[in-house]
Amino acid sequence: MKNKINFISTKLSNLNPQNNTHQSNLKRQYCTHQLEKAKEKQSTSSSAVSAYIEAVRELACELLDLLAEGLWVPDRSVFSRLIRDVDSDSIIRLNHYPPMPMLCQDKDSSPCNQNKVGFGEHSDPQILTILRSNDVGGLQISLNDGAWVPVTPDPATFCVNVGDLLQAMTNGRFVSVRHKALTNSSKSRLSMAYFAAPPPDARITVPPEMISPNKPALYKPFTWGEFKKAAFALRLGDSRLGLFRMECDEQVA
Ligand SMILES: O=C(O)CCC(=O)C(=O)O
Ligand SMILES: [Fe+2]
Repeated sequence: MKNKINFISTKLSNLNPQNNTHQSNLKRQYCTHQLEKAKEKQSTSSSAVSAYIEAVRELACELLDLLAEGLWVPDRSVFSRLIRDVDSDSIIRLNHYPPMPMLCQDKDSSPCNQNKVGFGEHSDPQILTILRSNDVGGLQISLNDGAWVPVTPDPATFCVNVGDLLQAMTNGRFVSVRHKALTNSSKSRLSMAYFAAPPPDARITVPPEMISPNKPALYKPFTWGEFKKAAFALRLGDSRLGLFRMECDEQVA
């Protein structure tokens, strides 16, 4: 969209001011009209995106407040406060998986029946992910036993992923989900993920009520900025929380 507007404005500025014929005026009016239309479209779509982001942020905050309440943490906004912060590092990602022909297991087996991986196995590093997709399947989550379970696509529902930070902030009570997305052989998959994250310098700690001699702290305190830096140095599928795990002799109640 940005390119489109740039293209039109470049054209406008390329009009020769010397050439003041009727035709050039018409062209100028047409281009101005196109530019106004494009600007209007851009502001409609950017306000739709802003409204969507605000709505999913509110949803993430409500879920986190309920979760804190369920964990008997007296300060129920202990998690959501990080997302409401003006410096929150939350982002939105749009994924497009064009149709891809299926893979064959080996060249003698037919028909080919394996969907190609569009987004490799990983857990989301942030606190919570609010994910929506079109009606094309592809998302799979990994169970404890390593089995992959497909998530039924439904454009009218949200899929909520626990991220690595929530695992750390709940001292392992909530576990970040490993997931991947496969491509479809004939249809495009579209997904939109809102990743709720704290400000880069926020310290990721566990509410004190969740630590006891029976449940010592599992992770060392760290900032989201430090965690992101560590994550970028690893591969997509690597477990990042392991880097911040307390050694047994360091665990404090
Ligand atoms: O497209 C999907 O369903 C998954 C996308 C995803 O896991 C991500 O963007 O982190
Ligand atoms: Fe993800």
